[in-house]
Amino acid sequence: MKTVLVSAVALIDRDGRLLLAQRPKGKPMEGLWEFPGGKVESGETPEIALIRELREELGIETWRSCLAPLTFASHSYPDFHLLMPLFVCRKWEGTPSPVEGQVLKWVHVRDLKNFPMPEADLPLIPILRDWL
Ligand SMILES: Nc1nc2c([nH]c(=O)n2[C@@H]2O[C@H](COP(=O)(O)OP(=O)(O)OP(=O)(O)O)[C@@H](O)[C@H]2O)c(=O)[nH]1
Repeated sequence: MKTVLVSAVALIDRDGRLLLAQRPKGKPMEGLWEFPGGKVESGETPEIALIRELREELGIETWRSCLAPLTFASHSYPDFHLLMPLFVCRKWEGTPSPVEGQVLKWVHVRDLKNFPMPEADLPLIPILRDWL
């Protein structure tokens, strides 16, 4: 099975909330809430891919030095294996906005259970809860 490398981030605001994005209609796993990020393209590092995705998806700028590795997801979906490093970022420029029409929400870690997430993300929740 193909392993797909996806880079994702917990963006944390001053109140300690993190940003979730809802997968748009028509995409696989539509309606689920996920961490901003996306596939690492050939020639990219996970950090560079994430900085690009944040610019494209949310219209914000951040920097390598502001991305701290926290943990990762490793999960087999029926059609691919997902390997997803999760970074934490508390510093960026601009206001995250739904450039691609996605719904965004700032969520307290204790409320994450109210937002259905992809299966791969579920083991990340207690790690975030302990860490934040
Ligand atoms: N960004 C992100 N992707 C996740 C998370 N959890 C998870 O299973 N994924 C999966 O990782 C892949 C992310 O790739 P992507 O965002 O570039 O791909 P996509 O399916 O939206 O569309 P695309 O192939 O048209 O670019 C998707 O299969 C997505 O479902 C998460 O928390 N954040």
